[in-house]
Amino acid sequence: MVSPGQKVVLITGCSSGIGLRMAVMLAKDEQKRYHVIATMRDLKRKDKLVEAAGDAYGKTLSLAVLDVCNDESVKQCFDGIKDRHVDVLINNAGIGLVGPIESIPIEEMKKVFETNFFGVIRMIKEVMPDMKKRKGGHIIVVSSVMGLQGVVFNDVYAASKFAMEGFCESLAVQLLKFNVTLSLIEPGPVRTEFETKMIEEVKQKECPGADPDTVHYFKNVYLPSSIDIFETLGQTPDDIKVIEASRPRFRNLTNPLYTPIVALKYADETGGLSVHAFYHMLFNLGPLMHISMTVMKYLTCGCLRSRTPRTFQ
Ligand SMILES: NC(=O)C1=CN([C@@H]2O[C@H](COP(=O)(O)OP(=O)(O)OC[C@H]3O[C@@H](n4cnc5c(N)ncnc54)[C@H](OP(=O)(O)O)[C@@H]3O)[C@@H](O)[C@H]2O)C=CC1
Ligand SMILES: CC1=C(/C=C/C(C)=C/C=C/C(C)=C/C=O)C(C)(C)CCC1
Repeated sequence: MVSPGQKVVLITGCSSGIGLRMAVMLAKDEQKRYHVIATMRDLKRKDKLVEAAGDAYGKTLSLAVLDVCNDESVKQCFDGIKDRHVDVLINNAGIGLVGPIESIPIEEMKKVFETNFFGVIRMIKEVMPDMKKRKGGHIIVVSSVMGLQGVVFNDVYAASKFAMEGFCESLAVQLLKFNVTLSLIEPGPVRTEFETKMIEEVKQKECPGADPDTVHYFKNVYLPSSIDIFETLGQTPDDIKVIEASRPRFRNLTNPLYTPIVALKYADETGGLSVHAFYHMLFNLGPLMHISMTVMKYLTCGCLRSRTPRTFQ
């Protein structure tokens, strides 16, 4: 039951990771400002969320089935909501994909766009007309630093997030006219099942179709560096906070340690700086990258962390 004055918040992909923690954080709000509809495509995966929600489950948090890739599932979920009224939509559901493109079937690439791009659009199309009519609402999209800066061997995942960024930059202007806010969250690496699934997948991947050198660079150079980066720069899902603010920002980078990596792009309009810096970090620094990232972490954590807000909405 939604109490008077409470905002209805619908979140996608709440069976694990960032979606799960956001759902719990908002449902446990001390002032009980939110009623959270935590959705997932398979309710058999609800136990972790229910346990973490504790007393809030059944009070400020309810569950619903929703597969962002399925029109019927999205429609059914909204039909089950009183007056189909949602104040805040958090588009969190997403999947990763790494590896040499020679070894990835187009169908697998399409699945990434189906989830990370069309899945979000499907959700926005469902809430937007009502929000525009009511002249109010907030749509949040969990993008990524890879929506701003590509990373080697993440070509298709980064493309799906770049697509989302272009879509949101365009739509935000129209929505502002209707007093509807659109914001992007751009986390760097976050230690969730996203990482463990990636490592598991890579272990099983034979990379058919890719030449031995490429497979070597992927498995023996990129993968250890990527694991290192999760270790040194990685945040936890609890660091990705969603707090009510009167004027939500459009862009919200959550990880100040990753900001200099994204900033390289804006420091050189030719794009050469980031391409060559990443090449150097990956192929020349190798294990030294671990040391330099660790040093950067300790040098910057004090000053940068306090300057970059990580709470928003
Ligand atoms: N972890 C990271 O390093 C980063 C993650 N992100 C983004 O954050 C978001 C959440 O990822 P994170 O929590 O880390 O990863 P998780 O893998 O832990 O969570 C992803 C969630 O999305 C759900 N999901 C996948 N496909 C669908 C679908 N078709 N319909 C509904 N739900 C679906 C998964 O459900 P199921 O259990 O059914 O698979 C799961 O609940 C993603 O958009 C990701 O791109 C951004 C930057 C960094
Ligand atoms: C290997 C490598 C890098 C890897 C970055 C990674 C692995 C980022 C992961 C981001 C995630 C997981 C975002 C999710 O949406 C850098 C730092 C660019 C430097 C060059 C070498």
